[in-house]
Amino acid sequence: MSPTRYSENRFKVALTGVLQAIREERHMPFHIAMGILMVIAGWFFSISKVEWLVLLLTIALVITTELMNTAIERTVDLVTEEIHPLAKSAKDIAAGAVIVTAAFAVIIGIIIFYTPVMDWLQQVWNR
Ligand SMILES: Nc1ncnc2c1ncn2[C@@H]1O[C@H](COP(=O)(O)OP(=O)(O)OP(=O)(O)O)[C@@H](O)[C@H]1O
Repeated sequence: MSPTRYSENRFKVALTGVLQAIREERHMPFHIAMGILMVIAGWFFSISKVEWLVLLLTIALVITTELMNTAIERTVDLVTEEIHPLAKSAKDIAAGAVIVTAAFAVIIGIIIFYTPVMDWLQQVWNR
């Protein structure tokens, strides 16, 4: 594909890549479902503007890291179908990046939602 043609279709090919990863990567539906759940929780608990910024950035980071992990997995598979320690290392490190961002996302979720959830539970309990 020529560079001009590529740049014309840039948005379309990028979107196709995202949709393909959503369809084909088994963890992606989980990340998206959790993201949607967090947005609903943010709306329900009326979180602050700064909390929205952190929450949306965190969701974007987890999904982006999963997309990069998928791209690395496919690149490794393109380079070699043989068992190789570097192929293992590349895939394991890429998977590690997803685990790190997901773990921090859980911590951020707890920091944002712990107090409003506890307050809400107390209100429900006292009714
Ligand atoms: N060519 C290879 N050589 C050595 N080890 C490999 C190779 N391909 C995969 N592995 C090992 O198998 C693991 C799983 O690789 P695979 O390509 O199946 O990823 P996956 O299960 O699709 O990952 P995900 O869970 O993110 O979807 C890798 O993390 C790596 O440890």
